[in-house]
Amino acid sequence: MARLLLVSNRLPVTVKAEKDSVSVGRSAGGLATGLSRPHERSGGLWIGWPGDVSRLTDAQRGQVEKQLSDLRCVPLYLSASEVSRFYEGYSNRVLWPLCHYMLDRIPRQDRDWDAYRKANERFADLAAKHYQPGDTIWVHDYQLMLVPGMLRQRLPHARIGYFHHIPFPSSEIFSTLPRRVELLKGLLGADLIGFHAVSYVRHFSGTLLRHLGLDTDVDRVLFQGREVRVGAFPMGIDATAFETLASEPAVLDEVKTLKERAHGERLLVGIDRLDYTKGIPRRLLAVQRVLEREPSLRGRLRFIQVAVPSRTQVQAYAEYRETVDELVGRINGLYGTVHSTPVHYLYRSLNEKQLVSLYRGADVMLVTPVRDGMNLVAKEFCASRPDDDGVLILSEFAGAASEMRDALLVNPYDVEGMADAIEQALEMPGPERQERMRCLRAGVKSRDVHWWVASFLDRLQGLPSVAEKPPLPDGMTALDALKGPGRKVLLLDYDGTLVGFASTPELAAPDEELMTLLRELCARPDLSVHIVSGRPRETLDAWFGELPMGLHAEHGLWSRMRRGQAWQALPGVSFEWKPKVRPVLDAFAARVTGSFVEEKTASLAWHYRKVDAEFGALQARELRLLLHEKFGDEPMNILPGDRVVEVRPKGVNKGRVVPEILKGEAPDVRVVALGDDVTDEDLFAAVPPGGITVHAGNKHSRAGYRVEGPPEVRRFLKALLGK
Ligand SMILES: Nc1ncnc2c1ncn2[C@@H]1O[C@H](COP(=O)(O)OP(=O)(O)O[C@H]2O[C@H](CO)[C@@H](O)[C@H](O)[C@H]2O)[C@@H](O)[C@H]1O
Ligand SMILES: O=P(O)(O)OC[C@H](O)CO
Repeated sequence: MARLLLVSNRLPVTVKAEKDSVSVGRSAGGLATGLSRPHERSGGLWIGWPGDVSRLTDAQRGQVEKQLSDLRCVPLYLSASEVSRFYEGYSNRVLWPLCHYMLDRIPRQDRDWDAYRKANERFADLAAKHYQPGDTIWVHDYQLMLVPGMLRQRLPHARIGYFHHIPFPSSEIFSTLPRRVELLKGLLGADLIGFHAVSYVRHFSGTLLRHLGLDTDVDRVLFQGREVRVGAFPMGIDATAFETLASEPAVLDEVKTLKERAHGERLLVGIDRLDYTKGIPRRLLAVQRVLEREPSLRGRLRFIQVAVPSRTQVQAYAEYRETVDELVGRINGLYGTVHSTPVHYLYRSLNEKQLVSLYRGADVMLVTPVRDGMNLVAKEFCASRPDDDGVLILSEFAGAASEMRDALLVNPYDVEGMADAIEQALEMPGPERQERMRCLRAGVKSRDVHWWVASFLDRLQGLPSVAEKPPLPDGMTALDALKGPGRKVLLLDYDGTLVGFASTPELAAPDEELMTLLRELCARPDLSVHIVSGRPRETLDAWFGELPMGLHAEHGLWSRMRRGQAWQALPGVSFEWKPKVRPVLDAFAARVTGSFVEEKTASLAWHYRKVDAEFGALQARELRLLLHEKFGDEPMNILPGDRVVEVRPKGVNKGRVVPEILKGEAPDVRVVALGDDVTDEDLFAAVPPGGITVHAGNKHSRAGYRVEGPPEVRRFLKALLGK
């Protein structure tokens, strides 16, 4: 097994300081449990923050380090300022509320980005320092979103995975983040990016398209010449451990005591970190509504809410705690009697035995976050019910809801609806409870944490490594091979290669810098320059007619080899399909605002460059499908391009011009072709051996080299001129 280097903000261990001693114990969380076995087996390391050690003496710190090292944990100590700006600041005041759709909780001005970036750099540096060739690096969660990119710079060939434990919000929400591009690029340093749910994968892909123009093809996206995979890997729990513990005599005794002390009251239970995403106030209100609506249930219900203190230095958490305290007090004031208290509220952490006893003793488990990446409490509850009893009420906004369909799913914003669900749970007949719980348990057991770890790591480790599938070399490195006196033929695509995209084809006219560059290239006696474009003849004539160069319009249907020569069409091309296809494209232009149809002699194009990127890509896919369905037998090709779907006659492609161009040239002439689009792949394919082909962009390409886009293409051409 390859060595595993785990990187997470927190280490999976807790430092426990007693009066005279200090110790380090493994934390109980899902991540720690799930990854402990692969961590031990692989002989790897776990890098992270061991928590606040500022009050430890030097001797105690030494003890901690020794124990951490025995567990193969490498501590990264955060300074007080890092805790306040990186952890509490950017991670928990900006990213946490953002990913949970709570924009109004984000400070108006964020001043902690720099601290976030620097802390991420420290994690990346430490991981890079401990990396050995062959290791797999697995980075965890939103505190470290820049780390994959930083690691990729330091270790270009490493195998890097990233898992996002919280929701990835819709691109509408993510787009509000001033640093959205840096964060997305940071994640794309990984080879595999995992989320809990398919919807988060969809949101992430939409965001990539919107902000980086990267189109995800099912589960892969090309970034800087590398293939990055994305996927849904719903995290599970150590179901067997919970099941075993739930049957231990100590737990059964505790359950018995719990029930006895409840004096026949039905037990509702909530267990959470005290976090404003967990929906505790509305849950309390739902319990209150039940008591209001059903006087017969007063004195017969006991709601035990346990909230573990979390991020107490962040103001929003302190305020949330006050809200919860007040609500608990209000409900107990209203519905408590001298004999009974409806809400039992514990603001503390429980040990495993206490936790499982509550799960095992609950009649109804309330898991009602307003947003949650997954929510492991829901799964722990089910695993702790070998008696196949108890009802789970689960928020539809928890990632777990997509797997746990046999729970009573509720909208956590609908207090009345939650009150209905509580009543339904309390009245649910035994056989239905058992049937639902059996199905829930089966799911939780089969997709447990070991399954989760294995499916993520198998996928990551099964991918070809960057070293096996290296990205295309930088186009600038091809220039060395072009030095020297030999004659060269330069084949240049126009849109997306020589100029960037403009909102209409007319707006992408050549600028003065480009015209000067082209004039200089044409003036070189050792160069023969050709523009091979999808544009119509008239446009190329208007822009470049006066230059001594070859012009090839409509993907090579029309050619003008030299200045002053008449345009010649490729022979034997059929256009009969055009009048049939045009109405379909017109209908799409009418229904997709901002899109339009361009008609050329031979081809038709539906452009969607002004349409919202995500919606445009969806519509383009639909159009292609429809065209294939309706006109599959016509002598035409349907080609997806950069924000365009093009339909053109069969047998016409940019590659067809190459033999014509090379007719008068010596056999040893060097051909240099640059293009960005799928249509340029035909051009590259037609370049004879020894030629240089350069892809300008991020797509899959048969080209030998790659540059980033038009500015780099221009730099390449200037360098060719020796500038
Ligand atoms: N009072 C208490 N005493 C003791 N233990 C308590 C406790 N309250 C909660 N816990 C434990 O803490 C863990 C909480 O995990 P959750 O998945 O519910 O949420 P959390 O937001 O912390 O995790 C983040 O990571 C996980 C894992 O990816 C995602 O499921 C989730 O959506 C995301 O926010 C559970 O293992 C639970 O047993
Ligand atoms: O206590 P924190 O801030 O490290 O957060 C723990 C949560 O599980 C984060 O996903």
